[in-house]
Amino acid sequence: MSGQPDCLRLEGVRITRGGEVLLGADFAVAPGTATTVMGPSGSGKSTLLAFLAGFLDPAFMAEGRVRLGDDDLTRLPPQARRLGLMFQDDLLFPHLDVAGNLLFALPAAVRGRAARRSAVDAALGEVGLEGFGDRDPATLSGGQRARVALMRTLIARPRALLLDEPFSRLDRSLRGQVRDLVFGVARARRLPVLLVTHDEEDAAAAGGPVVSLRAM
Ligand SMILES: Nc1ncnc2c1ncn2[C@@H]1O[C@H](COP(=O)(O)OP(=O)(O)OP(=O)(O)O)[C@@H](O)[C@H]1O
Repeated sequence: MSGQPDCLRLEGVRITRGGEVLLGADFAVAPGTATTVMGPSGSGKSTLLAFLAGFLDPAFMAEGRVRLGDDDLTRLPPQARRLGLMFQDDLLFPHLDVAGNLLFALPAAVRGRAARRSAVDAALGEVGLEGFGDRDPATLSGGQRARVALMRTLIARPRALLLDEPFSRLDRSLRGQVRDLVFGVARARRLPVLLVTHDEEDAAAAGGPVVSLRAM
């Protein structure tokens, strides 16, 4: 890794199923900016994210390249791509406390109990959840869960964020807050963000270009 912020590039991407073209995509997401992918149900938004993340279902064929900075991710396994994913469900592990959820995502390169615990405490502090490490995720509010989920994604030090409707389960007021937090952190860390949403307000808050997929 160069240490420079990375641009995420989709070059000549074409995804087909059974010989039929589902979608084509050719665009770049600059560091610290968010591009929104919109389109009707079934147009391939989640499929495009799955392709980028490296777990496209074998029912599909894909051509084209995914680049991040100077690296070609196209043939790398998902874990080697270093992409941070957030979905509609936060998928916190219910059998681990909040700290355990973050420790699980913390890179193994952070060694030693004290160093690992202090990385977790710093992450919780960054989103105003100091002292929440021992809490069972089931006892958190929706907004607190969303903040833990964000930090669990970020503590892995991703090079880009892929977001699939991550705010849609939050109520209106909370939605705005969590959204601002996610885009604010992404801007501060100079991460390129690709957001899939049906929501015009999410797209406006993302602040970047909108890529529309058509129903095929
Ligand atoms: N594993 C699969 N095998 C075959 N077809 C699939 C598979 N997964 C998705 N599809 C089909 O591929 C198309 C694109 O699906 P995808 O989930 O990417 O759409 P989407 O735009 O994310 O939709 P939504 O907005 O409803 O979430 C749909 O027609 C869907 O039925």
